[in-house]
Amino acid sequence: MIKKVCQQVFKVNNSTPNALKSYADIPGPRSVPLLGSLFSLKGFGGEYNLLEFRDFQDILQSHYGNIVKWELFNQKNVYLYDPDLIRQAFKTDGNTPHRSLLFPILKLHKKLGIKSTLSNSQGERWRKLRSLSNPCMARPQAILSYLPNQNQVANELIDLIEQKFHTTSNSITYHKFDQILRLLALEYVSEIAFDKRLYCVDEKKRLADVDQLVTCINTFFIQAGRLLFSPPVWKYYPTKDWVEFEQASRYIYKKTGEYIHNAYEDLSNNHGKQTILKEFLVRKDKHGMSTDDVVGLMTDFLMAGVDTTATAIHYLLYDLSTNPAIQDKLYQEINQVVGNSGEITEDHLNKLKYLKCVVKESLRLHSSVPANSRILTEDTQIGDYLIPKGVVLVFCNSFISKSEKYFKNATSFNPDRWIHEKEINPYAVLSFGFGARMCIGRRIAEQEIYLTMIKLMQKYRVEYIGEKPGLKIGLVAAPNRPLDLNLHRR
Ligand code: HEM
Repeated sequence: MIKKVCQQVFKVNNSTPNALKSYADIPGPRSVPLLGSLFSLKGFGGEYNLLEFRDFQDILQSHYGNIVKWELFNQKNVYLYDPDLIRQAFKTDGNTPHRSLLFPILKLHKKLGIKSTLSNSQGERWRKLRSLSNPCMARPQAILSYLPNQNQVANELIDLIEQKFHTTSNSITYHKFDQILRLLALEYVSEIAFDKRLYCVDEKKRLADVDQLVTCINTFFIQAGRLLFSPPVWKYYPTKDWVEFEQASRYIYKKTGEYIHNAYEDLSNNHGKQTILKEFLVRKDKHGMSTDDVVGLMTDFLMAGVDTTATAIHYLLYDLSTNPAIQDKLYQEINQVVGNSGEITEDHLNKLKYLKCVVKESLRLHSSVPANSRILTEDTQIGDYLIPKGVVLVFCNSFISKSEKYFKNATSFNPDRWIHEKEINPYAVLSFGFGARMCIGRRIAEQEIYLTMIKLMQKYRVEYIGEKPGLKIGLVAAPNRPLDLNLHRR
């Protein structure tokens, strides 16, 4: 009888034979009222270092298993390290999935008087912003229509590199290529978003403030991560990290505001070309949105689309350099399908199967977003536990995607494993998240990555110089070393 009532009241899995355990039964570090597990943190008498977030997740798993409770102040988190538990968690997503909000960004928005954007809103507001954005940001046909513009941007990258070659030499060393990748990612996304060229990868035409803008976006991600993963002193006192975060953010909002404003002014002169900005402005009223909301959305895309994509390409170049046989195999495929063609088409992309395996494998090994989350909006069964509404479920993607349990020789770079993708548990690699709230820029990012890799591989054999990179602290898990490359003309 009790079990039947439970099944009706809560989201309970019918197959569970025994009574459910409670949230309090979930293993985890000792927690005290109000402070939670503060005394388990380094600097407070404990051993855990939240700033080393990936290691923190892994150590927590090794101490407590695949479902772990972690409380800090009034926030209750449950870390999940098993794809089947994550599958159960996503079942609760519904029409308006709630992802845990990034508190430093919330404070910043409040201070600067900015309304919540897509990545930082919940409920009905999120649903409206998302349904305004989905048709131009997520539909495959819409993304393919951006291909000609993206081709143009990728060609500019090659022109930039070619200028570095001396007439007599067939190899060059390119230092800090990661900065070029961030500029490239900004150009891709701004070109698509509002048909406004910033000429980020053209040294002669590049707008003066673009270098500072990408540096500020990078600082924004690093400091947002540092603030998020440290005790929230910054909520009450402007710490050094907070000051750097706020300064970088102010610059980003000022500059992107200017670009969007200019693009807005130019809309009537853009030769009828369809841009995301134009699309949003036409449809905003139908979705109950204002011009300010549209500006917020565009800024969100510009920011979310730079360090994420640049980091993914950074790791890809590293993986291909350190696995020359795989780089050769990829080149063979590109050569066969695309040859020397300068214009990459939908047909080419459809045929480049190995390229897609290479990209998936690199994202598996180095998920640039190391964990994702959902906030439970009702009491829910996860595994053997009944977890109350309001708890944050944290999905430990980077742990699972490198686990021998789900991937043979898990730490080796083996794109061939994706040839039999159906055999891979779909919840074991969630580089772009899942469901209605998954990354809205996924297809745009993938297309940018494919194009960049095709153009680079067509022209050069890449060779990484330097030591194996470690991880930089931040919202995006990026390498802690600059990308220095030797590029050899083919
Ligand atoms: C390799 C590149 C990228 C990776 C790995 C990545 C990863 C992610 C992940 C894991 C999420 C959370 C999804 C979830 O909660 O289920 C997300 C959300 C988001 N991403 Fe990306 N992303 C990338 C590129 C981009 C690009 C290029 C853009 C914009 C053009 C973008 C815009 C966003 C936005 C706006 C959200 C919030 C969506 C929402 O809350 O509805 N991302 N991304």
